[in-house]
Amino acid sequence: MLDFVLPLYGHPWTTALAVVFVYLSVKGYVRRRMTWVDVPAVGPTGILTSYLGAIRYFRKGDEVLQEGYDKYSKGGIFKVPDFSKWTVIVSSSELLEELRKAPDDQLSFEDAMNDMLQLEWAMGREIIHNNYHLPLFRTHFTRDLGVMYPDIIDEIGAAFSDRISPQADEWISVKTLDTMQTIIARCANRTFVGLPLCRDQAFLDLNTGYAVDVVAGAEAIRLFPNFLKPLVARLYTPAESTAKKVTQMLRPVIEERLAQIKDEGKSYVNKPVDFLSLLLDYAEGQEREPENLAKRVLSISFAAISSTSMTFAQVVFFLASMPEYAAQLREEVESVTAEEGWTQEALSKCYKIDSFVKECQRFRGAGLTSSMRMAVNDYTFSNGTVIPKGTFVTTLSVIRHKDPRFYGETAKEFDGFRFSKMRENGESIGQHQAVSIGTDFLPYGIGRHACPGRFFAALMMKSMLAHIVLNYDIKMVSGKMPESHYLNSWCIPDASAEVMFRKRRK
Ligand code: HEM
Repeated sequence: MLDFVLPLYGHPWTTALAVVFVYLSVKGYVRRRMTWVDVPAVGPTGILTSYLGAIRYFRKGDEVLQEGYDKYSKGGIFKVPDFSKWTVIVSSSELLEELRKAPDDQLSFEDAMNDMLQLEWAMGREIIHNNYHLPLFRTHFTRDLGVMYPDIIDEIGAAFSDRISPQADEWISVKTLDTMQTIIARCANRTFVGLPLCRDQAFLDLNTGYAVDVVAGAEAIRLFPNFLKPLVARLYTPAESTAKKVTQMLRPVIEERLAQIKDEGKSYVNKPVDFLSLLLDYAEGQEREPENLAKRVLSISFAAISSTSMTFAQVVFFLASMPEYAAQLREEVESVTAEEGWTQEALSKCYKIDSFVKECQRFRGAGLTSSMRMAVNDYTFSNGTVIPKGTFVTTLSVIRHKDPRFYGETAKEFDGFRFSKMRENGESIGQHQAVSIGTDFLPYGIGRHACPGRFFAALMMKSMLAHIVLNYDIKMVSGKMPESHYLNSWCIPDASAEVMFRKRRK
């Protein structure tokens, strides 16, 4: 052993590693001290022992958060450790209400995202300091969903036939997460940039890869002091080179559209209704350059694709492991579309489809926490708890959804028609839709930053579910619901889990 270790002593790499280790340890220690909040902690709190808690939280986030909820629900607030900081979890309705109402200059969504994803460096300063595309997305894009719906349906049909096309009576087995991600990326990009790019596999791979690039890049960038971050981002993160490749692919489309605007004005004949057209309507100055437009498209794809794919993979798992739901869902879609055809309006009458998607999210969403905020300055909750500047505060989703106080005796059971029954019983109809948000349904967050893409996400997922029940019989290869992996607060569907598809028997 000594023979191996001694030559490393004094070696430049050993010294560099030792410096990095000391730097990270001191940085981690300082941040943890600064974000120390006087509320109960899940697990040990010592300088070193709390790292054991961080390891447990990293590997078994579901257990740690459940333990905090069970033990400390009376006080309504607790904290969990990760490797670089403490995160405060508010679990009572009163404190959650305060989190919802807190203004951005006190508890900030943007600061939390920038810190978590190192956005300024991983995606670029412009995205952070001028997010003109967000209001466009919230208002115009969502309003145009009805106009885009025939395209959405067309893309879903084409994508399913390309990816899942069993012959006659044959059962084929499909890697669910990956397949649903491709279908969702196609469908989303049909509304972001249109045909033919939305079907270009290289373009889709760059799109879906971008999320991984940004998240992995953020982890690397975070390790360095601020003055080195731009350099690390340029040298290390693949996000920048992905953005360049996407720009190359988008450039001809953008140039063609710009030429048409120049010749015929903003409302040129056959102008596509999609997100890129919206950007071209409103982008000014430098923002009209293809590379900047490409980054806007990528940033919306980043928000849209992995969250919807992880959520919808679970929907498919639930359906495949509980085939008893298929017949009723099918009957509903057939009777509504027979009368009205495939329209957004018709889909809104499919209460059971809506309910099934919502129940899957209630029971097992993409994340265990929701509405992450960072204290801009010291912030004090009404119970006297002081949240120091720079501390993360969030709340629980799935664990809260399974509390009988909010969903009664059956809160811990899966009931695909829970919400359609409530709507049929006339219980405040608006509140029980898949897109409704509130303190008892938190997958899309809450307050002024609640997900603006939820109308689109729900529309895609409901249309895809309807497409599946109309066209296929499905079942789990394993016969049972796959387990998810819990990394910190993330709930990651089992990427290896396969579902069997067969052409529907009439
Ligand atoms: C099932 C799928 C989705 C889930 C579970 C989800 C969840 C969320 C959550 C939890 C937030 C933060 C809310 C908060 O902190 O209060 C958020 C924000 C956001 N989401 Fe989604 N989302 C989904 C799909 C989408 C889609 C399809 C898009 C776009 C097409 C999108 C665009 C956004 C944007 C732009 C924000 C940031 C809002 C802001 O800056 O105020 N999301 N989403």
